[in-house]
Amino acid sequence: MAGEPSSFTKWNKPTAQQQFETQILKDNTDDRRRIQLTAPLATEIPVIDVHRFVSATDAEVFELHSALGSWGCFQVVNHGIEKSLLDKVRQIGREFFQLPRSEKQKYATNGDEDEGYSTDLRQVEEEMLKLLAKSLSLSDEKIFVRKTEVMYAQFNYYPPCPKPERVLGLREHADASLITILLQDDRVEGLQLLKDGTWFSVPIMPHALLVIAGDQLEIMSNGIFKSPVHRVIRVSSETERCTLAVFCSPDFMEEIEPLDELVVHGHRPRMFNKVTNYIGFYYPYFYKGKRAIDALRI
Ligand SMILES: O=C(O)CCC(=O)C(=O)O
Ligand SMILES: [Fe+2]
Repeated sequence: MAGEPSSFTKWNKPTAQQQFETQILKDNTDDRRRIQLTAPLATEIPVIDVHRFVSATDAEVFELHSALGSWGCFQVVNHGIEKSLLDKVRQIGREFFQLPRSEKQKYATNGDEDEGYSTDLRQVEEEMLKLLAKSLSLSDEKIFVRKTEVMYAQFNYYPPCPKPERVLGLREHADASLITILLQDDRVEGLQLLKDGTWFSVPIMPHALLVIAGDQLEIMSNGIFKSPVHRVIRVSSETERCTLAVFCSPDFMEEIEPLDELVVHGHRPRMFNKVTNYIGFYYPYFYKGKRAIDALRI
C-alpha cells in the first residue's frame, strides 16, 4: 500500500531474514499507541575520526569503549568513502522507492551482483571491527574481522507521514548483527535510541556513518558493549526519509559466545551461553516483542 515504510535488501547470502524484515515493516503500521515525537538529542554519542584513531590516545580509546558500553554506538567520520558516493547511494535509494510497485518487484530477488559501494563498505567495516578490538584491548586486532563473514545491505524508506504520533517507522528492537553500519538520511531525523529508560534522538551528520553494536557483539564482548534498543519515528509529514543499513554478522552457522579473553574469573564471569545461528534464534523472540539476548544470559 502506498505510504507504508518499505525496504529493499541486497546481500550476499539471502535467507529468511528478508521476509522477516518485510514483516517488521508491516507490523509497524499496527502500532496505535501515541508516540512521543520529541526526544532529547543524543549529543554524547562520540564522533570518531578513523584516520586519527590509528594513533589515538588512551583517553580516546577509552571514550569509544565507554560509549559502546552505554550508548552502544558511535558516529564515524573520515572513513574514506567519498561524500559524493554516499549522496549517490541515498539518491539511488530514494529513486528506487519512488518507482511503481511493479517495477520494484523486478528487483526483489536480484541480490547477487556487486555494487560499487559494497567494496568501500567492506573496508569501512574492517576498520570498525579493528577499532572495536582495539578498544577492548584484545590481543588479536583482527578477531572480529575474521568472525564477520556476512554483509547484508538494506535500504529503509519511510514515506512522509500525516500522523507521525500514531505510526512508527520501525518498531523498537536491537539488531541481531555483530555491528550495523547505518547511513542516515541527510535531511530528516527519525532514529531514536533507548538509554536508561529514555528515548533520545540520534543527530544527523550528513556524511558520517553510525556504527551500532548488535546483539552478537554484546555476547562476544561478554556484555562490555551494549546492543542498544532503537526505533524509527516518522517525524515529517512532508519529506520522506531514506537510510541504508548494512548488517555485518558471523556466518549463520558459526557458534558464538563471549571471547575467552573477556571472561575473567572472579571479576567478569561469563555472561552468556553459547549459541549457533543467532539470527535464527533471534526472530521468534522478536515476534513476541522480546529480546533474544536475554534468553542467553547466565
Ligand atoms: O532507518 C533507520 O534509521 C534505522 C533502521 C534500523 O534500525 C534497522 O534497519 O535495523
Ligand atoms: Fe536496527
